[in-house]
Amino acid sequence: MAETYDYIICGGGTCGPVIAGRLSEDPSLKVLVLEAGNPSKDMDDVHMPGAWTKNHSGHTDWNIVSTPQAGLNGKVCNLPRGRLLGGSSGTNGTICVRGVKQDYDDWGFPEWSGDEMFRAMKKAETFHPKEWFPHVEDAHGYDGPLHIAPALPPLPIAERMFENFKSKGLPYRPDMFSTGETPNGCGHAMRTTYEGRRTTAADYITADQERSNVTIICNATVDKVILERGADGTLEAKGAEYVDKDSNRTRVNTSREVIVAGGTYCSPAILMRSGIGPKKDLEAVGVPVQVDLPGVGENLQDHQLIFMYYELKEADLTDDARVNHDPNAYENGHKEWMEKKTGWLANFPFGAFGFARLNDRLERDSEEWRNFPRREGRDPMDLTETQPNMEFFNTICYGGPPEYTDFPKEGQWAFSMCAFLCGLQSRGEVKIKSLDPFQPPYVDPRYLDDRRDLLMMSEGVRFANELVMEGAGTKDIVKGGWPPGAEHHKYKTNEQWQPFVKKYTSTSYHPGGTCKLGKKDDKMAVVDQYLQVYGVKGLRVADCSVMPTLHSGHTMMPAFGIAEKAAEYVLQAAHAVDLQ
Ligand SMILES: Cc1cc2nc3c(=O)[nH]c(=O)nc-3n(C[C@H](O)[C@H](O)[C@H](O)COP(=O)(O)OP(=O)(O)OC[C@H]3O[C@@H](n4cnc5c(N)ncnc54)[C@H](O)[C@@H]3O)c2cc1C
Repeated sequence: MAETYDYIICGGGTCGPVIAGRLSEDPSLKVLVLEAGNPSKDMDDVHMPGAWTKNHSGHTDWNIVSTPQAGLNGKVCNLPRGRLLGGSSGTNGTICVRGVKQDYDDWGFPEWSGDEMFRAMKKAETFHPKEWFPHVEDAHGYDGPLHIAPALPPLPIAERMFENFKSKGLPYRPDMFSTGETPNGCGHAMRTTYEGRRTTAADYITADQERSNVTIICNATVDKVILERGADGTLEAKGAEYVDKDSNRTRVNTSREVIVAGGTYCSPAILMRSGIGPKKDLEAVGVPVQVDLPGVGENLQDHQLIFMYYELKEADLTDDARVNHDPNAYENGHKEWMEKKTGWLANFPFGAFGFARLNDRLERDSEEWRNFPRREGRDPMDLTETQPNMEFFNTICYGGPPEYTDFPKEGQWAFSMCAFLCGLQSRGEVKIKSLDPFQPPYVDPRYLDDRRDLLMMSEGVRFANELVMEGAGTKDIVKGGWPPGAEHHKYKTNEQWQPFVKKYTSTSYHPGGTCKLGKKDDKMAVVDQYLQVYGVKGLRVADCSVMPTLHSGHTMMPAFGIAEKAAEYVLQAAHAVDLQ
């Protein structure tokens, strides 16, 4: 006999545990979380923020690889996604950049306005002030399960980067990434790290937040949502079927709702295996069509990110001595973290952050740019003057994704400038390759597919290079590009940067959009403003896949906001039913 729960949450990543935690505050509700990965409680590499790349393959990851990307000269990109309780909030960079309010206003619903999303993001947060950091009191929450604090006081290379930003027209507004009001400036990105330890979404339902009305089943890969058609023809979610690691199948029933929270790549896959999606794609893999929803898996967006490296002439400005010169860096860092929760692994190694509007530069220099159509009051990326075109940040030593392996040796010091594109115009897709729930989905992000993305990315790296080579903080201490022999520090024009951009652009780990929120008359919309799947009763999607467009920032904080709001809508519906 199948167990019955009020709510079944498919995916115990970032959004899933938030929703479970909030729903279970009502002790009368019985909640089930099904997570494909393992519990994360004993994984040190999850709790040490600096160990993030250790989780980007193997059993803690979905091991998704993109299709060859035409915009990147045919390159394939690894697309890490956390597969563990806490999901990508346990494997990410801990950076909290919430975007600007206009990003959410652009979603087109009063329920999802900038003010609403910033309220919901604050609800998740307990902010821990630091004496050295002038935070904006109102911008933060103080009683949520997610512990957020500024990173460690900046290393000299981060201070130098702030000098660069300021000298190049980006004023210093220390807490700008929490207020959502500055499209052009520099400041500090808060972190989901407190006292040297990462805090994840799993904290909503584990340790001191554990509740007897939440059941968590790990190693439970959801195959599909069980749908049944009632006598009046309404299609309704009645439960879910999952497969454990020994391939046993189990059905669980719901008396109220199923909430899919598998993330941008896996939520559309769960819907498609359940018969919800574009008819032709479902038929191609032999799934009987329950709802022909053409938007499922479409509209994939991912901020395109690039790392550009530089070598310094001077010692002691970066953290290279501890991170790259020490042959036992990981062992020593781990030991210090175990004993004191300090050391290089207690911090995600990024320094100063900036937003910039660069539209004017392209308007000035590029005829192609000037010829792109635009809406009134918007640039060709469809952004207003209140939204940034690019985000910039620097690493505090040589480091980055695992493919970068030119580690400096003793006597060498390097860092990177990172640039990512806001308002991107390229759109990709996710599909399932088969009915096997363990097979990673087909993912084609179509990076740099749209010319506007290539032009703005190239302008972004051109500006980033000017920051480093001409900015007041580093112009006298940079030797040139890294690794030795690199010439990129000499490039001057947008055209010169384009081949570099095509070669080195990759994922920013921020996919969204594949089950997009939209109005009923939008045939590509998958969920309505309450995150209910069109055409099915009792089924919602709540994770980054619902974002119709990506905000300008990093996607973890909006994930928390989306989940907090999803829980509010689910509870409102529950109370309305109970009143009846
Ligand atoms: C390497 C990396 C670095 C990043 N850095 C940052 C950063 O510094 N700052 C920032 O803001 N954002 C960052 N992000 C992005 C951010 O972490 C994510 O956008 C956000 O956490 C996504 O939340 P989600 O709930 O949509 O998906 P996820 O957190 O990925 O959760 C989905 C969950 O569903 C589970 N699941 C999927 N399919 C099934 C199934 N069939 N059955 C059962 N369970 C299933 C998964 O295992 C996972 O636990 C990063 C992401 C990564 C991967």
